[in-house]
Amino acid sequence: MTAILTLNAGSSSLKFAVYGAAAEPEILLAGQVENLGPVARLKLKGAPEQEIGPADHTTAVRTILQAVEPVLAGRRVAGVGHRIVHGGKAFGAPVELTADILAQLATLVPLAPLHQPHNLAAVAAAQEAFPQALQIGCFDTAFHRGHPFVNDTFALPRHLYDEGVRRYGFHGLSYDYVTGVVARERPELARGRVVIAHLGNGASMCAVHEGRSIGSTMGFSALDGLPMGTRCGQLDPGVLLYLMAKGMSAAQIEQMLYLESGLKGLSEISHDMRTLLASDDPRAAETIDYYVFRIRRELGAMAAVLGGLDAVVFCGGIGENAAPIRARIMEGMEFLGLHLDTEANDAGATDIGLGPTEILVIRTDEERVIARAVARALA
Ligand SMILES: Nc1ncnc2c1ncn2[C@@H]1O[C@H](COP(=O)(O)OP(=O)(O)O)[C@@H](O)[C@H]1O
Ligand SMILES: CC(=O)OP(=O)(O)O
Ligand SMILES: [Mg+2]
Repeated sequence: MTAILTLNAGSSSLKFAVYGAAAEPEILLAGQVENLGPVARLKLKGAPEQEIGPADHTTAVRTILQAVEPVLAGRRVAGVGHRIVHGGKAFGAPVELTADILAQLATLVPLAPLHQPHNLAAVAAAQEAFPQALQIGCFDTAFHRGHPFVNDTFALPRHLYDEGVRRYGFHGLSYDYVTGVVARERPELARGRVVIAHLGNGASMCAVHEGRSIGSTMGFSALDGLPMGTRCGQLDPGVLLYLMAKGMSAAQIEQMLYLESGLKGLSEISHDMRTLLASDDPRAAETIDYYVFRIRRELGAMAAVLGGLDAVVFCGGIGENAAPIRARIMEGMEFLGLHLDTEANDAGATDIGLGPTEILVIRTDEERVIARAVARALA
């Protein structure tokens, strides 16, 4: 018997899953090490969460390899699938992670410093633990590779575009999964105009037409677009010039934009939406106002790009769980055909719209998209 392991290193968590190898892989165990930092937690599906003390991505991989051992008993890990956040210009589909390809992917580290190094470290750890297994990389950027030039470029000197200074878009594994669920469960929407809001610790929105990305809020790096847990989202580049003129180094600016901004930076309270929603501090309320404002603005922009709207889908930790945020986003959106069913929204239902435009909540599953790619590679 063989198994597939998936590793998904996000900015604040390391998610994993073990599957029995089959064309539609059968889940055996899933979980994550979350809240990476001084007090990380290990969560295994169906078990109480455990505090595991300080953990970075490397410790988290070790914890996960221990946690999956009992489930693997008697099974050989035939393939390990990795979420690789950045595939650059070159990678539009899953690939086997050979030494040559890993070297190419390492050159993209500066474009996704919060993710790419951890993704590649997870590959090294998995190669060591399962030297016989096929290692497959699945890219967050791949879903957007066919998007139109106008969403791919900036209005900068053209040689920079040729060099790869482009809008890549991310969260593609999540969009791939959600688009698949929509096509299967709502075939009438499969050819429609859908906006997917992936609202997790990282966040982006994607305009999907006939199942393909035609616009995304994330750009060259995972900083652009919506404000996130600790990332700033869209920013006037003049601010960067101002910070540089003040004497901040590139490394200091990177630290600020990736780790000290977003919900955390603006509220000065927390990066976690749960904490902000529970707080009566006016800074928490202002931060939520800004978060909601930015999402509403992008929703309008995407509806315009799509030439109308057939559905909005929420996913990611906040999109799936925070009913009050979904309600705030939908306030006054009737001009787009969006009428929230408040009861269904509060009850955590999948279908939370009263029509004519659908409003759906779909629990995303990046791991399954990765596992399917590994299964295809093994076949
Ligand atoms: N019930 C909830 N209410 C509000 N926010 C929530 C809730 N549950 C989770 N979240 C938010 O979801 C975020 C994690 O989202 P997730 O998609 O798992 O993150 P990652 O980007 O690390 O994959 C947390 O930081 C938290 O803010
Ligand atoms: C690309 C990105 O922002 O990923 P995550 O949401 O996992 O941090
Ligand atoms: Mg995520």
